[in-house]
Amino acid sequence: MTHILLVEDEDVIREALTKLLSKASYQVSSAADLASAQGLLGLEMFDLVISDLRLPDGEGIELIKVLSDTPLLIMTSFASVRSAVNAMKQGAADYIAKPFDHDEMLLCVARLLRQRQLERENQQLHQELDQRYPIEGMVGESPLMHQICRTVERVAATDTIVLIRGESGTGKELVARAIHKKSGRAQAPLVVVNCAAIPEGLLESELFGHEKGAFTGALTRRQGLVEAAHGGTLFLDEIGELTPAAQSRLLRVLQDGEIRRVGANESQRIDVRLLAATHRDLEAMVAQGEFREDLYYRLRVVEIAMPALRQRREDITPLAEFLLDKASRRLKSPARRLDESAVKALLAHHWPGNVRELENALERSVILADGEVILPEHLALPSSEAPDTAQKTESLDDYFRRFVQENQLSMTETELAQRLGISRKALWERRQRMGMPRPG
Ligand SMILES: Nc1ncnc2c1ncn2[C@@H]1O[C@H](COP(=O)(O)OP(=O)(O)OP(=O)(O)O)[C@@H](O)[C@H]1O
Repeated sequence: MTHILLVEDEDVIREALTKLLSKASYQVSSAADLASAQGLLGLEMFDLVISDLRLPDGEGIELIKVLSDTPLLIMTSFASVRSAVNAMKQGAADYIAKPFDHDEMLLCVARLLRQRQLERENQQLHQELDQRYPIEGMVGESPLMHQICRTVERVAATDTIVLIRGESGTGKELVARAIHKKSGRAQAPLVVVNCAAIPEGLLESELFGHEKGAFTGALTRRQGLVEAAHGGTLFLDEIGELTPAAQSRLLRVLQDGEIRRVGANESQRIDVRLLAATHRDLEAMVAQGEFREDLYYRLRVVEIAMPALRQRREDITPLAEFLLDKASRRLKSPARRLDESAVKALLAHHWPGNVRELENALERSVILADGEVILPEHLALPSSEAPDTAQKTESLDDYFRRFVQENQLSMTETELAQRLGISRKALWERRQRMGMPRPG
């Protein structure tokens, strides 16, 4: 039974309120002053404390010091609404001005109790998640993911450069964020830069900043993104896309801890921790002279290789449940549940777009499903899949080529990219690289 402590010095009000709350099926204990209330709080657990602001031996708000997460509702007279507001600033959950009618009081009590219940459930859920998944928001029960979590914990405590490798959508950025969050730099900024998203001509000045007049259009002096990460962490995603000039400047930052803006003669000291990610074959890029070898060796002090989702199938179900819940919350839809047939379809899929593709499929299912249960048709996975055949050994490029050829006439580029779990830009780039331009 919900237990309420009522603290009120006026006998008539205390008795009337006790009657009202008891009638509403709450268990009520009462006290007429601060000292007896404090005594009761030391002896029993309460779900809510309702207290008058002015008590003979002090202010009701003082009870906040002995309450941990029990909400405190302050009763106050109209004349002292200002002090009620102050009470809220000190941590009271709400206040109610006297005289109040009975319904008003009951509604207020019900709302505070519901709020507390939700907070408790939330806390419990977080505790369970923390126990199951030590890195916030990173779900994975496979030995491969456990190993990655251990590495994240270990490298987070250091200032080491970490190179995170893996196919698109495997969670490289998530790992970078986890390392920053668990590091001593967590209170300082994490600056995330997707090198592939910055036009080549702007890359150097965006990253390293420029002096006024450094190039046409440089009307003012500007700080770069590397400088913005001073004291914190810089995450360079798609580091394989850095131009040779940007590679040289970055090497200088790593070697000497100095940064020089484009067009500047002087360097300045900088303190950043670098995390980098790529889905590209940096060794091949070094061999072809596209990536500086010295930078490559600096980057790979610690490497984290993110496994493709198809290499850790035991993660598919827990990830799907987590992402379904996340999508339902985001889309403010009621909770959904995966039918067994949908789980089977998820387990059978090849997941070329990895966790991002899974996330998109589940979001789609939340939108398409009418009821509580998610069926395979709501996931709308590409039908061309036949994972138990020779396609198991099909390379990603072959899969991409086949998927695009089969679906490009019936889908828009956005749909194609979504189904493949990549961005539109990545789809365009891959089309160029593979000589498969978009049909006119
Ligand atoms: N282990 C995981 N648990 C929960 N969510 C995950 C996990 N891995 C990835 N995700 C989610 O999948 C999506 C893609 O992840 P992320 O952006 O980190 O991948 P990426 O490898 O950096 O992709 P890209 O190379 O395309 O930038 C994100 O929404 C991320 O939150």
